[in-house]
Amino acid sequence: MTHAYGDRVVVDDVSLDLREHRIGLIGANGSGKSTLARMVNGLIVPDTGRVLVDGLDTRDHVKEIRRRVGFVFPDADTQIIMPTVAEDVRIGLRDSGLSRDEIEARVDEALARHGLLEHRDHPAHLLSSGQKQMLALASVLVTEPQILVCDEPTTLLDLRNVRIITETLRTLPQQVILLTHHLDTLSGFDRVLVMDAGKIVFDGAPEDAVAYYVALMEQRP
Ligand SMILES: Nc1ncnc2c1ncn2[C@@H]1O[C@H](COP(=O)(O)OP(=O)(O)OP(=O)(O)O)[C@@H](O)[C@H]1O
Repeated sequence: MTHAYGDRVVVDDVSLDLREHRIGLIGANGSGKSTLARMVNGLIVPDTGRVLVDGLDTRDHVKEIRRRVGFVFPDADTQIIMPTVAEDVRIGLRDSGLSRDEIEARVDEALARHGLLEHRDHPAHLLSSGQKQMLALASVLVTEPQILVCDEPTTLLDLRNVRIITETLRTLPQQVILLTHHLDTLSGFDRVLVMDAGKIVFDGAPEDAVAYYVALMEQRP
């Protein structure tokens, strides 16, 4: 598939079958990673070619695909939509069919797991940047998506929270597609793709992919 913004091609004839449990996507700024990742949940539909999730075309089945594919954005402020921390997690469960008590239990569990329980009833906009990233992840995970796409979820985090998120992503039962500039978070991943100028230029084990990417960057002026 291919995608261009105007006449600028940013995903250039990419063909991928993503079946591994934990997949990393790395590459220079502007190489097309976010554009490619947004295609997985139908936020962006390719100009040519198609994207299938569980056999469903993102062009025709956006609603079902959004339920299956959770997406964590790099900027948590755009993702947090409710006034308080608990409300932001709870909103994802509104159509879940769970009872009120079950919902509250799930909300508290998600907040506790992401170190946010003590901020339960605080205004979400008063959280620190890193806590907002944790909240964005909690709000997506509480909906139990089958696939989780995370676009740089650790950018603003301190070391402890990077470890918490990395460990969370490593141990999740669902498929994870992680875009990151924190290369060490990819250790133990099943497959890492390197993107450059809209193309997948390497596809393999994490250590090999990171070495390829580092060498690629060292060639740049
Ligand atoms: N909505 C848009 N309209 C026009 N150009 C865009 C749009 N979104 C992205 N681009 C351009 O497409 C190119 C690829 O962007 P993309 O966000 O996919 O890269 P990336 O690899 O995720 O970068 P980063 O590591 O900086 O997040 C960039 O040059 C960017 O400026």
